[in-house]
Amino acid sequence: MQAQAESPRAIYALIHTGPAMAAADYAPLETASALARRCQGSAHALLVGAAPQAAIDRARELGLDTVWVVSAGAAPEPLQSQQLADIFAASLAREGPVGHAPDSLFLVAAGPAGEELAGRLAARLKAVPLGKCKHFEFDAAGRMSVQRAAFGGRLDMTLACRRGPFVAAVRKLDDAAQGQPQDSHATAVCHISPAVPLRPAYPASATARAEQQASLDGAKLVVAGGRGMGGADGFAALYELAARLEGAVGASLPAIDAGWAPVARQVGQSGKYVAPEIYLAIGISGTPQHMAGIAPHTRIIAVNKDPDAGIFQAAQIGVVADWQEFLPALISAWDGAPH
Ligand SMILES: Cc1cc2nc3c(=O)[nH]c(=O)nc-3n(C[C@H](O)[C@H](O)[C@H](O)COP(=O)(O)OP(=O)(O)OC[C@H]3O[C@@H](n4cnc5c(N)ncnc54)[C@H](O)[C@@H]3O)c2cc1C
Repeated sequence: MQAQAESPRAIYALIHTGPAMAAADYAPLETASALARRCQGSAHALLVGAAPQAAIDRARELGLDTVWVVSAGAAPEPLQSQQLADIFAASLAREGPVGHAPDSLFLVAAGPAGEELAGRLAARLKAVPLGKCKHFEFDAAGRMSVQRAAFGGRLDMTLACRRGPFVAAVRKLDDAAQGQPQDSHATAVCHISPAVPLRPAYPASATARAEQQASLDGAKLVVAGGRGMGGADGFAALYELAARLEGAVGASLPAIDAGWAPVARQVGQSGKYVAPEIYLAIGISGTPQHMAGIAPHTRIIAVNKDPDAGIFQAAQIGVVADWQEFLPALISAWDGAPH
């Protein structure tokens, strides 16, 4: 296989600027900027959706080379992943060096929708799908390797990426230098409207969530429970505590499977990725599949009756206790304290 990068690597952040954006949706921009600096390549963004301005501003702050904005008329919301993949692929074929740059790297935001989009895009671009990547390295010759989890998070593997192009799903990189604004760089913003015949959307309907509790998305504090909560009563106590602390309730997969909390509250590899300041984990053993859903910078407080529970290794504060004693005591101490 060919190993040598012949021209500066082009890195593309592909973003669906839909009606409801979360901070994590901009991760491809930050990653593209950081990686381009590391490999002395170029960073570009392609935005599709009705609300591109925040992404344009962020791309300018990060000093991306080019931002292509697909005009809103070309992409009426709601867009499904197969339609997004068509629009991205057509726009790249028109504006980008697809097919001419075997080492190009296309980045989408990690998450269920992003990972589906990544697979569809890889098929359309005849690119190598790298999956959800945590870490990127470039050697002196410009060759890239990526690190990603495998076997349900049980091990990390490093992929030597020889001949692309490549598509990767990314979260915010755990790299201190990423996301730093660049001052001396003018970003070219181009508006384009590639005529793409949109394939019909799959029939889909949205049901409003009955839950009125604080959402996990963007929560600064998460109070999460696992199998050790023993039942819905245990989760009722978690909701009580979360309401007092203005936090959101999260849950491990077994707690979701048991019906103690709705599926939207699952944290972990096959659930949500959360990045609160504090994660209070109660009755959770701390398996890699659960921990994969918690950002590296989050501080963990673990409550578990087993002093050998694995979660204590990841926790900044560990409390060996039965939650049935600990939680009521904590709630009553909170209620008795001046606020
Ligand atoms: C492909 C794949 C994807 C997965 N995705 C996810 C995912 O997204 N999220 C996820 O969470 N899991 C996921 N899992 C499941 C994962 O492997 C574990 O089974 C799960 O994380 C364990 O959940 P838990 O910690 O709640 O339960 P357990 O491992 O059973 O731990 C329960 C803990 O509660 C403690 N405890 C019991 N009673 C009390 C008490 N009274 N007071 C205090 N502590 C008590 C116990 O000591 C124990 O440590 C996935 C698995 C696979 C194979």
